[in-house]
Amino acid sequence: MFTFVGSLNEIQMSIQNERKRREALVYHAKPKPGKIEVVPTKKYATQRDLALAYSPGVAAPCLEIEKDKNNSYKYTSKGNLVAVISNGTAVLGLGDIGPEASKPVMEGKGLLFKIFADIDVFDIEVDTKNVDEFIQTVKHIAPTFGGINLEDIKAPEAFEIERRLKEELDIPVMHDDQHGTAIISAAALLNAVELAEKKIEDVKIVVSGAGAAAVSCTRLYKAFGAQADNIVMLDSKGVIRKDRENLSAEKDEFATSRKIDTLEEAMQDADVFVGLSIADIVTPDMLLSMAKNPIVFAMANPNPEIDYDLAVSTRKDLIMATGRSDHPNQVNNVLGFPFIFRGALDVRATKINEAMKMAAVRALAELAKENVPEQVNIAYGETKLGFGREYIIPKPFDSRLLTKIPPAVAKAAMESGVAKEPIEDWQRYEDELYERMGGDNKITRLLLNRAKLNPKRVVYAEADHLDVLKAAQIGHDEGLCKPILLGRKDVILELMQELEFEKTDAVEIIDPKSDECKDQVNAYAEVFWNARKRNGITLYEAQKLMRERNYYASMMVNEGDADALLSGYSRAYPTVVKPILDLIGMDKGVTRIAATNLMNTTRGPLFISDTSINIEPDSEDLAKIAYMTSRIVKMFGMEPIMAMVSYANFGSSKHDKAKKIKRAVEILHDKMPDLIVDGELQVDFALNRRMLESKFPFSKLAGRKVNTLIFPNLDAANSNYKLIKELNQTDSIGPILMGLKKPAHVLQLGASVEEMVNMTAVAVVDAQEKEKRAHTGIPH
Ligand SMILES: NC(=O)C1=CN([C@@H]2O[C@H](COP(=O)(O)OP(=O)(O)OC[C@H]3O[C@@H](n4cnc5c(N)ncnc54)[C@H](OP(=O)(O)O)[C@@H]3O)[C@@H](O)[C@H]2O)C=CC1
Ligand SMILES: CC(=O)C(=O)O
Ligand SMILES: [Mg+2]
Repeated sequence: MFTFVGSLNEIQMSIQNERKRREALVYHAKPKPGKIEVVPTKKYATQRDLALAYSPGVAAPCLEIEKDKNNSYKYTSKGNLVAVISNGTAVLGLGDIGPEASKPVMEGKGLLFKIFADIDVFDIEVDTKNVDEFIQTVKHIAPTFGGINLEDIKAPEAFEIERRLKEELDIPVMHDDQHGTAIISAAALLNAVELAEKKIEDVKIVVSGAGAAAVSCTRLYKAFGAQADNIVMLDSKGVIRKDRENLSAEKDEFATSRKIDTLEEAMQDADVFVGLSIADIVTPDMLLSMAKNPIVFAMANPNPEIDYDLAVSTRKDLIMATGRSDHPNQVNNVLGFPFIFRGALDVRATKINEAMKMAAVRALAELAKENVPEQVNIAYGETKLGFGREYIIPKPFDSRLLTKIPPAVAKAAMESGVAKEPIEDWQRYEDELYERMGGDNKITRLLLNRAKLNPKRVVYAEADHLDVLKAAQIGHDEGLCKPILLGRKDVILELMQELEFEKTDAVEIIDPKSDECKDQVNAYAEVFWNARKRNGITLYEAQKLMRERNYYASMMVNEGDADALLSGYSRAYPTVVKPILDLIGMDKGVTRIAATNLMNTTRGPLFISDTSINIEPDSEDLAKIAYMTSRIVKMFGMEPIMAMVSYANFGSSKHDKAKKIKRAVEILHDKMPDLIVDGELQVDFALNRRMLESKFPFSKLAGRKVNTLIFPNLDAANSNYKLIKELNQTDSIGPILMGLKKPAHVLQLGASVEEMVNMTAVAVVDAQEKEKRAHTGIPH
């Protein structure tokens, strides 16, 4: 017979916990043990490479560094290498579990440094609890590194270790549990206090824990205005009172003169609870005894001082944060150390000082108030994150952290005189930061910036779909465009309310099927009928067509009531292309339209044509497609370097299919000799500079990096762009329609919000270009 100990719920929880434990073990063990590895950054394929990488070539940089140690930043990885060092005495909230047992956490920090800030890490676990020995060890290995991140070392030893290393080394040293945590929680606290409609100077703060993290956090709160008299700190023995004997200097700094002993007493009427101690020491009753709109940061890891669900179900007016990633408001130093070190390394700071920490706090707090990019909503499965009780601090997967926090830290380092290599060109620095996160975003950012310079009126023909409206909202909020929202007005208004999309004068809503719109429909119908009445269209038919959103939208663009149109999110491609072709039509001199897709690949931007329109183009068509694509590549600010691809290379096959490409190249070379285009070429030769140069040095493409591939037909182009997209998880902008008289772009069925925002920018820049050409008289 079975005896159940505990409720069914408890049993389920324990099964779940056991499952998570096993999952974590498998994650760490397979496919190979651990989480990080060393990857060479230079070529090593040939004997020549090895002679450069190692003896004899390596002697040259050695001797340069011997002459001047600063050269180690030039010739080695020192400048981007941080040591994550621990002795395992305060590992998360698990306590003194020893150096070996701390290694998974240190490797984890290494992983986070790399993925969030592109900083390389060696994790080092030191087997000593002796302060002097530990300091000596770090000092002896310091020449290897550009910075030292001390981790999970218990207080009070951690204070002395950090203080002395900062004094004795000339590279940035930071004890992450102290300052990383302090920076993040201070930013979160400033925002939480604002949301609770209180003032940092007035709030009564209870700090549970008096260790490395708690002491540094509380010091920083004071630097931002928290009053010493309003703070009560507790350690494992209870409230730290002034009359307690044998207090360490750090504990004495926060001792209270209040005659209280327990957490329960301290929590009465407190506004803020900060937990940097151990799990499950706060009870619901304690929460209930706190002041109105209480702020609770239960930051002990892995389990907080009070369970998140228990806390939020106890009080509705609570602003709650934990150190964990599985609940809203993760106040964890992961938001800090990668970006603080990035900024410090980039100006070769000799220290991480108070000014740099405070700059990071302000930048983080401000970032939480800005609009959240759609990628972040997607990463966290949210519809719309925004500043509020459940979003007081940015999320770790927010790529803006990398472009906002390091510059703030670097500037503060320069202003406070600790930067050895000051930054002069901030725009360039920001670009470099973007590039660290996959430079492929650069071209997208350029496009977005260009759109913002002269935003245009973009009509979204399917604005009564949530994602389309979201894209329009971002377009509007980011200053990319003035959106015209087409669709069922009641639905649009309801969705706008849901998205908190405010209707300003720059936003127009049009429902072509409504009575309100009847006169305009009739006016457009009249124009259309006049143009087509001799082609069998009746006025009645024209009126009927104009009530259809894609006809109406195309007519708006045609008549100059909108500058560009976007459609196709919910309808099949041909349904959308037809009205565009019927009404807007082709540009002067163009005999067929085509489409290109920009792929943000790891080797850089790559345009692929024709991905959507021409099923089996002939040589003439291919030449035209190539020419139109070259114009789009230029629109993106790049010089087109184009390969006409085939299964054959330069006459290697006499088949008609290869000859078709050869002929297209001849046409292009003949009619547009300045265009850098060549072929017929296989894709690998087109994309691999070395292969091309060694085999076909005569090619116009030799020595150049191809950024455009023109495929022989729709099968090949469409399949290839989708293959790249799916296999490499590559972002794609497009299909960008080419050859139309006015800007109209067709979205992919079910396109993501991000794709639609990018297409908004394409539409706006396309409109800007067409306007420019009209004014300068340059032929279309
Ligand atoms: N969310 C985040 O980003 C971070 C969270 N943390 C978490 O904070 C905690 C402390 O870390 P750290 O400061 O590095 O460790 P330390 O070992 O330096 O400090 C631990 C502190 O907790 C105190 N403590 C232990 N039991 C209790 C109790 N029952 N009531 C009140 N205080 C108690 C200890 O008291 P005593 O002095 O008497 O020993 C000590 O002051 C850990 O859980 C850690 O995971 C740490 C850094 C970052
Ligand atoms: C997050 C962290 O550094 C800690 O809990 O120790
Ligand atoms: Mg830690």
